Order: sequence, then structure tokens, then C-alpha cells
Amino acid sequence: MSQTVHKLIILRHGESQWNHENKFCGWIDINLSEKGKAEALNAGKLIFENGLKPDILYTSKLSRSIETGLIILNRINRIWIDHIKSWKLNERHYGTYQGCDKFEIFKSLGQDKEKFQYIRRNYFGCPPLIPQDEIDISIDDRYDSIDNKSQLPRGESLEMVMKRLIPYFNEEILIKHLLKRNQTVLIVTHGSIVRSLIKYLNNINNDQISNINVPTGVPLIFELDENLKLVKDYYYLDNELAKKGIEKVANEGLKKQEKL
Ligand SMILES: O=C(O)[C@@H](CO)OP(=O)(O)O
Repeated sequence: MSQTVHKLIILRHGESQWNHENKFCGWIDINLSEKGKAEALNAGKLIFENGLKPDILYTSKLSRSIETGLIILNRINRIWIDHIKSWKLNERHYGTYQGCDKFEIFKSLGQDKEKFQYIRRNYFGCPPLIPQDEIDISIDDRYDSIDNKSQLPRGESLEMVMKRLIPYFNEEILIKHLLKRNQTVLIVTHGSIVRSLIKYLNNINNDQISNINVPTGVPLIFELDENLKLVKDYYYLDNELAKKGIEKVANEGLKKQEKL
């Protein structure tokens, strides 16, 4: 008897204007760059050419993720599917680093690569938090419907991201839609959320996750069985493109940005 295989398509949004300018973004709402829009269109093309037909779209509450999702749906003629936006899929909150040039932060850490990458990529690495008594400009009225505002972050490590993300991902996405409704789910989200989902679905340990980087705009496919176990390794729809993007992201901030 052949088993049912559930498909989960996950990707990081296309390049944002601040990715382009080498600035930490986090919860600040920055739009896609022109390159980011082209990447989103290409992601749609890859999804279409691979015969994938998402039944539902999940994005964060941030424009770069929503915009990417809508460009994809338009490209694959499925703009009509349900679309759920949740702050649980928002990028890692980058605390006081949000809006700062990555190379300037690297310099402020004495150009110590280990320290810099610890904050960017270690499971427990956390940027300095925005103090409680300071207004966090990244929290605006899109979060008004949330009852308990104190659960909103002011800076997060990957560990903190996973605490807010995984229960939502399991209950709302995996169990309710992928399993019970047998839907193909498309999640368009952010680098740290994709890293968290790779870690969770593949049981990657806290040390190994430091080495995983995620390119902008390249869809990843996870195939899961009835017990929500992977039936094979996850894969990118364009490996060559993913490789180039991964290398770029891994080295961000270590050099001064060339004039744009
Ligand atoms: O700026 C950010 O929010 C993230 C992703 O764009 O940066 P980094 O890859 O350095 O964690």
C-alpha cells in the first residue's frame, strides 16, 4: 500500500531593501528590493514548473514576506487560496541591532568574527534587547489584536524564536492543515524561521544549526508521512541558486558594503 506524502513548501522572502543595504532587519517592516521581487517571481516559476499546487499560504505580518507570497501566488494562478498571516512567523527580533549596518556592528565587536557569528547564528546567541521603557518602533498596530502584548519580543535568540514558533507550527500548520485537511502548505517567511523549521523537522542539534544559512527566494521542500516524519531529506527546488545564496548570507557583515 502506498503511503500518503504531505508536501510542505517553505521559503525565505526575496531580498529586502535592507538585505541589499546590509542592515539588520528583524521586525522592522522593510519592502522587497527590485532583486527581491524578481526572486519571488522566480520562486513562483520553480513552484509552477515542479507541479506544486499549494492549498494555503502562511506568511508573517511583515510586508517582505506577504509581498513575496502574493507574487508567487499570482505567478502560479492561485491568488485565490486562503492566506493566514501570523506574527509567530515573523523574523527573529534583532533587538537594538535593528536598522544598524552589519559591518558597523562587526566593528563594534572588535571585528571578532566568532563574537559576531555567535550573535547571528548560535542557537543561544542573542542581540542586546530593547529596554522595556523604550518605545520599540517595530511594534505597531498590526499587533493590536494580540491580547497579551508582553509576549511580543524585544530581541531574540533562535532558542526564543523556537519557543514561540514550534507550538504554532505543529498545531496550526502541521496538524490542522497539512495532516487533517491533507493540504499542500506554502510558508513564506524569514531566515531565522526557516532555520528553526529545518532544525525542528530534521532534529538538528544546537551546535550544527550554527552552520545553516538560508538563501532568499529559493523554495525548500519537505515531504512528510502520516506521522509527520520526513520520508526523505529536504531539498531546494534550485540547488545551484541555493548554494550561491547560502554563501552570500553566511558572509554578510564581515566586509564593508560596497557603494550601492
Ligand atoms: O536582518 C535580519 O533580520 C536577518 C535576516 O535578514 O539577518 P541575519 O541573516 O544577519 O540574521
